[in-house]
Amino acid sequence: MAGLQDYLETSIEGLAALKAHDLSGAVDRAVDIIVAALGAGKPMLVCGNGGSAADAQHIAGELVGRFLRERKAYNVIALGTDTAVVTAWSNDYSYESLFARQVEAHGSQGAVLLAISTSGNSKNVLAAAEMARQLGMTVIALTGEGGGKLMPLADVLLDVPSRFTPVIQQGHLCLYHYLCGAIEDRLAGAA
Ligand SMILES: O=C(CO)[C@@H](O)[C@H](O)[C@H](O)[C@H](O)COP(=O)(O)O
Ligand SMILES: [Zn+2]
Repeated sequence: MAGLQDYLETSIEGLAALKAHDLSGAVDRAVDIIVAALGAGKPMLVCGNGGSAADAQHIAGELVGRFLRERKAYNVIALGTDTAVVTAWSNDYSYESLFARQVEAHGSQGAVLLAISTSGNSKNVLAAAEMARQLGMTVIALTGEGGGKLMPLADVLLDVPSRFTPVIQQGHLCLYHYLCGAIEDRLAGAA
């Protein structure tokens, strides 16, 4: 790892590339979809592995609790957080099918899956997206450049134009903080 200043420079370049990529239209579509689902009482399920599992929990924390506004709770669930479910299903069947099983449990037509994968190729995330589509849910994907195998399974692709996992995750953080603010503004009636 080079010095901190170099890492910050790499990070700034990553965010500059994301800005130039201009996902405004795709983000607006994602906000419309999520607002329609949450406004109708349908859940948004969020999944990912490793840092993206932490991101899924971060997003649920913002939307079940609060981001910047006092308002009612929204129906947002981070998958992979229930130790008994995770260990039972992964031990008895497969880790690959865990998120799909949780989507089957909590999803339904009109609900949303927010699938997070920097590679776009994690098998359990792909299986979750396939299950969501089978159930008539909308799939929004947060990925790295191009979206990998998740791209064709996504109704809305939010891809950070990088192949460096930490920089992609830093781009995801900006995208989902923006999404949380826009969702809260719309559902709380301010914008
Ligand atoms: O946070 C990091 C790397 O920055 C890692 O924990 C990373 O999330 C894990 O290796 C994941 O398993 C990567 O999966 P994915 O993003 O390719 O779906
Ligand atoms: Zn990380």
